[in-house]
Amino acid sequence: METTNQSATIANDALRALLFEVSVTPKPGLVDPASQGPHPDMTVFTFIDSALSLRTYFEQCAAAGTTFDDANLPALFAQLRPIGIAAERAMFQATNGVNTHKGAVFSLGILVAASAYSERLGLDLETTIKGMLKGLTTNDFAHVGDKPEADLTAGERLYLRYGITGIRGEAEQGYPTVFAHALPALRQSSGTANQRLLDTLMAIVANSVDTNLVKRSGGDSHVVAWAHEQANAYLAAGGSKTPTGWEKLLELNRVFDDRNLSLGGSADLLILTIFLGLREGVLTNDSFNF
Ligand SMILES: CC(C)(COP(=O)(O)OP(=O)(O)OC[C@H]1O[C@@H](n2cnc3c(N)ncnc32)[C@H](O[C@H]2O[C@H](COP(=O)(O)OP(=O)(O)OP(=O)(O)O)[C@@H](O)[C@H]2O)[C@@H]1O)[C@@H](O)C(=O)NCCC(=O)NCCS
Ligand SMILES: Nc1ncnc2[nH]cnc12
Repeated sequence: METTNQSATIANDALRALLFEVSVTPKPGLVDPASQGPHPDMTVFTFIDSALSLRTYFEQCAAAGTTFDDANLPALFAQLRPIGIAAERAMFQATNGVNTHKGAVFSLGILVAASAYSERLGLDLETTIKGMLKGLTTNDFAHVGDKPEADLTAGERLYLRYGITGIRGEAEQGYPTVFAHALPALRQSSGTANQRLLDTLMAIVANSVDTNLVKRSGGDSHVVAWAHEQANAYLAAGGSKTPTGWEKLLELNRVFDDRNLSLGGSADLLILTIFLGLREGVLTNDSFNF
């Protein structure tokens, strides 16, 4: 495929991933077309506006990966950070200050650039990502203890308080939740796209530490283990295609709403998995029927 054309397709798949994720329903702890979940400040329309505000950003990330001509991969990541900060600003402008896709700006931007680079050179994607993000956690958290408490981000606060490295740790390790759990789950899944993506989301919840969940629980040290148990119970019941699995899913939707718990970080990992599924052709329109 001609490189400029490939770069445009990669950027388009990033946008598709954002729009597909928010369309999946009924997602516990998240916004979808039928429910705001525990997010009174966002609806599916906020997510559509947010996604469209990021089009130029993904084109820039794809272009960066397509034109990068150096073996020093951290330099490719360094190119993304300033455009990522500008993209975050565009997102907040499109949503009137609501955080819809902050995690996705960071992680999907990385995956888009890494995919453009790896696909062009025929390299392994995970190796490229790990190369780009070498030292990320150490560098980002190096001076965090010197920051005034009021200036700390949620991720920085959780790191200082509990040593949780959050999305940065997941990213630096090459997104193991995505590559070792979520993508295999998506590949093996069957049914409609909605059913397959619900099961993939719950495979993510069963295997990750979602700092958004931890933050919303007020730092409850059991909340991650509890979420793992719930997701595993849903998967053991057969997931979205069985009546028991579906009942469990509806129950989880109620519980997450009642407890005001969010799975925002898991949604971001689902976005990444959808993007990779689209790139490798495991999510095709023959499963798009409802
Ligand atoms: C490294 C950054 C991601 C910044 O990190 P930061 O320290 O600012 O924030 P974190 O809290 O660590 O996380 C940022 C977002 O990442 C998502 N996330 C969290 N855990 C995971 C995970 N395990 N896997 C994947 N993604 C994860 C999460 O996004 C989701 O949550 C959103 C809602 O979040 P928030 O508004 O905080 O929570 P609410 O409870 O809803 O709000 P309140 O009611 O409290 O107001 C949801 O929509 C998801 O998107 C985190 O938000 C990166 O941004 C960075 O480097 N920033 C610096 C600038 C930069 O360089 N940017 C460009 C990078 S290319
Ligand atoms: N559907 C969703 N609901 C809430 N936060 C999210 N972050 C990414 N997708 C999300």
